[in-house]
Amino acid sequence: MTISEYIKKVPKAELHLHIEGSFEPELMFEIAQRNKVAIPYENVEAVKKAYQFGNLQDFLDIYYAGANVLLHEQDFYDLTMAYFKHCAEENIVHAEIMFDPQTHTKRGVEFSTVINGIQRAREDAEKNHGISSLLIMSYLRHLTEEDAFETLQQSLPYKHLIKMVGLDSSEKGNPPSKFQKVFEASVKEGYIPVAHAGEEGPAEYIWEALDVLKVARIDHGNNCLTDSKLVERLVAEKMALTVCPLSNTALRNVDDIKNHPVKKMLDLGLKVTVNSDDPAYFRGYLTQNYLACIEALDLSMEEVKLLVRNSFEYSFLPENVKENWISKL
Ligand SMILES: Nc1ncnc2[nH]cnc12
Ligand SMILES: [Zn+2]
Repeated sequence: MTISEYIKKVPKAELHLHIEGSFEPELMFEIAQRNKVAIPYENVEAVKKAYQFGNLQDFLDIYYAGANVLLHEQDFYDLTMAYFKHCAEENIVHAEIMFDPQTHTKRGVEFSTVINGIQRAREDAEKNHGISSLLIMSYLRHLTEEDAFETLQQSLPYKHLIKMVGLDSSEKGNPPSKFQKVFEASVKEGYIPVAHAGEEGPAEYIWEALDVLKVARIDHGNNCLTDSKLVERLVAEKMALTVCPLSNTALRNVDDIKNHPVKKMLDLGLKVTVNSDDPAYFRGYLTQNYLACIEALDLSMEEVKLLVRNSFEYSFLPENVKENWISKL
């Protein structure tokens, strides 16, 4: 079996996926029409053309605009179910999914509307496709900590449905330390902390995510490579990084996939996983991210197997479930 055939068929987990970033233009148009919400594009082709980004903020502006059409529980169900259908096609058997409540509550959509739609899709995906999932409630870092506290409060009736809290949106100028108190409060409520760090921001933000937010996993983390002491620590602590190759090239954090550091990160002993981030915007779901790296970086079968194994090992699945999947690789 070739490496490409292997990665298409093998059971995989995805640990870094924004559900709002899986919003395909076709579904966006369908929901916009259903909800009678105007969108600034004439057709699906025009939307796809607009997906050219110079940096993270360029992308975020378009990503938040796209989410504006999501109003009802059924919209969140359809969005989430569309992602799970991709999972079923690619043999993604477990997904740890981020959602951004503030993107919706800021527009007057209730927290309950968002989570009930997502939850119903999770249940159907488990029942109909055998796909397990966990939810990461992500705070938007361009907003205030007080705002994040409000979101934490709104989440409490649904605590049993949410496993982790995360931190995303505009990184530069919004260091992890801005959210120290709300992360402490979130951990007290039983949520596991993770955070985007070192995507566009400096290595210093990764130190803060570790020392101040006490995260159990780093989302992206690429910029650790500028700081050898930090790399040493991440390796020593077996701290997983959820790396997103096609996101990095789409947002110009890496100039060419041929220069992507994922192989180097593996060589250094970092606990790397491969993920899609916002697949509808970056033109590639999980398998495509693996294939791009296999082709451009000439990854070996051993390296690819390690990446897949890491996707289960550094998930937040129960240990026995992890082991069961790993035994099948
Ligand atoms: N790649 C990314 N970085 C930060 N925030 C995000 N929200 C959705 N995708 C993101
Ligand atoms: Zn992300």
